[in-house]
Amino acid sequence: MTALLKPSPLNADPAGPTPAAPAPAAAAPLISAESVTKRFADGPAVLDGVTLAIRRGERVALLGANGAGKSTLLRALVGLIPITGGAVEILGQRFTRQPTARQRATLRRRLGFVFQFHGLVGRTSALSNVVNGAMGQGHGWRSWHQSLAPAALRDAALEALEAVGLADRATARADTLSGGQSQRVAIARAIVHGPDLLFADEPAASLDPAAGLDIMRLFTRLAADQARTLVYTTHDMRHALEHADRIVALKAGRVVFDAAATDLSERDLEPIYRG
Ligand SMILES: Nc1ncnc2c1ncn2[C@@H]1O[C@H](COP(=O)(O)OP(=O)(O)OP(=O)(O)O)[C@@H](O)[C@H]1O
Repeated sequence: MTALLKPSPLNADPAGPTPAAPAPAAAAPLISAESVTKRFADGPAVLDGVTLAIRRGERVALLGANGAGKSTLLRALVGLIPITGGAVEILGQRFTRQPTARQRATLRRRLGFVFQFHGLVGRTSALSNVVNGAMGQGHGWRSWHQSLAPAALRDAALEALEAVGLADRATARADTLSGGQSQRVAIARAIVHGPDLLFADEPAASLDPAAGLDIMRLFTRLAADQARTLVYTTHDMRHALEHADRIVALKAGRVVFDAAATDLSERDLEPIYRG
């Protein structure tokens, strides 16, 4: 590995990389994409024959230049957008164009998704935002106030806030939280129902370097604690190298690199990002 990719003493993570949860050797993949293509309307293929298998407990960073198709792939894998060709199997649910309503409900129960912008409801408490996640029904009127939520849901939401280190801010209005704290609430919202699988689309991109690193450490810990599978996109090489055990790189909608994080060299990176 080259100097560029080695963490310098200035940016080295003192906690060191967290070992990935071991994946059973013969286990079927938790996620598989078979020749997945995606076009928006009559546009060019944004995903162009993506084939990929991710096993339980793996932590996978998706890399690639702007527009390479990373977010589109994340959304396609979880059925948030319909695919144009190929097939996806995720958490035992196989679909071609898009998941059925029943499959969608199963996926919602078993996976958590964190976006770059946390999307919290600012004028309600951190706790209410997490409770809304647990109810899986958006921001319906019943869940606008935490006192209306069933006790079990509030307990689960508090536990999730505890897991992200924010139990003491549970009653704070979301719009009074810092960017890093807001992202923690978004993560609590994504894990409150105990998902097997966590997806995150540039979860640290809008945060300062310290807050971003905290968020990545949190993801790593949450994944390791429960042997959860973690798939995230990032433009930060350090976040990829230190918090994933596998790197998948896309270029113009195709997989151009797929190997252990320790195998990524500067020579691999150059063509990934070259125009
Ligand atoms: N809803 C949409 N309608 C039309 N084109 C879209 C849509 N969403 C994404 N695209 C196009 O798909 C391509 C891939 O976008 P995508 O967001 O997946 O890339 P990315 O690798 O995540 O990029 P970035 O790192 O900038 O977030 C881009 O050309 C983008 O303009």
